[in-house]
Amino acid sequence: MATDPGVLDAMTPPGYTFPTIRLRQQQNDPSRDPLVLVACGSFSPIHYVHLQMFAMAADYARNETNYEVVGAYLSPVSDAYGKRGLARAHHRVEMCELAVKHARQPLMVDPWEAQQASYVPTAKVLDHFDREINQLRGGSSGKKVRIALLAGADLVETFSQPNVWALHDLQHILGDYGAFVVERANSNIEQALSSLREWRDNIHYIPAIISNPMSSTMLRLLLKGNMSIEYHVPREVMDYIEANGLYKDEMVAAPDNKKAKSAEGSSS
Ligand SMILES: Nc1ncnc2c1ncn2[C@@H]1O[C@H](COP(=O)(O)OP(=O)(O)OP(=O)(O)O)[C@@H](O)[C@H]1O
Ligand SMILES: O=C(O)c1ccc[n+]([C@@H]2O[C@H](COP(=O)([O-])O)[C@@H](O)[C@H]2O)c1
Repeated sequence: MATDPGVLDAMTPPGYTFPTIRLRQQQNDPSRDPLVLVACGSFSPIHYVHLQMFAMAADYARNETNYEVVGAYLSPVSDAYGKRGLARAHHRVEMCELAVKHARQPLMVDPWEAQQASYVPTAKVLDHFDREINQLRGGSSGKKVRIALLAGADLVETFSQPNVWALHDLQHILGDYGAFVVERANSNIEQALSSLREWRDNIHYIPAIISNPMSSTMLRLLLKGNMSIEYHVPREVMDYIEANGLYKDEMVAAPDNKKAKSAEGSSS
């Protein structure tokens, strides 16, 4: 069930404005259905495969569906997520901002989720995008925009793990929004998708022509070992990590948080 608009409005952080700089409120091809992709995650740090996911999804949407991507967002999770080893949310937002600076995709960073004091489930994050884009701005070209989650196959595998996602949230995410799922090395996507058959019409699986086993965990390990992450992340992100001394030690203390625990367990 969708979150009450009053609840979402009350969650607006002080000084926050929804990023619209690259959001196309008029479509290039009005015969298509407008689509906004939202990738939720830690992005600690953001790497090139995170960015490539958007390019792959845009290709897929253009070639295999009747959607036109009119906007795309990174939504870094807040510090309340509590996953061990992550940089603070404000640093992760800043690194994402640096990473999207030269993007050709209509890619933006929304700090709304990152700035929340309490953990926000992904279903509610998508409701926030629906509120901002469809309810408050009237969609794109006067049409309701399809908001969809963009995720790697490993995240979708967690959908069927016990005690990670609430069933009503999965129903809302996959039934009312939908997901674009990018292949990820070592994920058993067939098994994951077979337990999500009920929502198969709303799940678009994107095979990777060039798959890359990159993960932020591996980058954090390289940095901890005083090794270079050059060519895995944009130069500006690498400079930011160095300038702020990130990932030398454990960054965020993990509160007793069920999401964080399951996230640590599934960490790549
Ligand atoms: N190499 C990859 N291939 C496909 N999808 C990926 C890849 N790396 C990250 N993703 C996807 O990007 C989204 C955000 O991921 P996240 O921030 O957890 O990155 P990560 O590299 O998996 O980080 P960590 O190692 O800290 O878990 C998730 O949906 C995840 O599945
Ligand atoms: O909404 C939920 O119940 C939920 C359960 C597990 C994970 N998530 C989201 O999935 C993302 C996982 O990111 P990561 O870096 O831990 O792989 C992050 O954005 C979480 O908020 C969300």
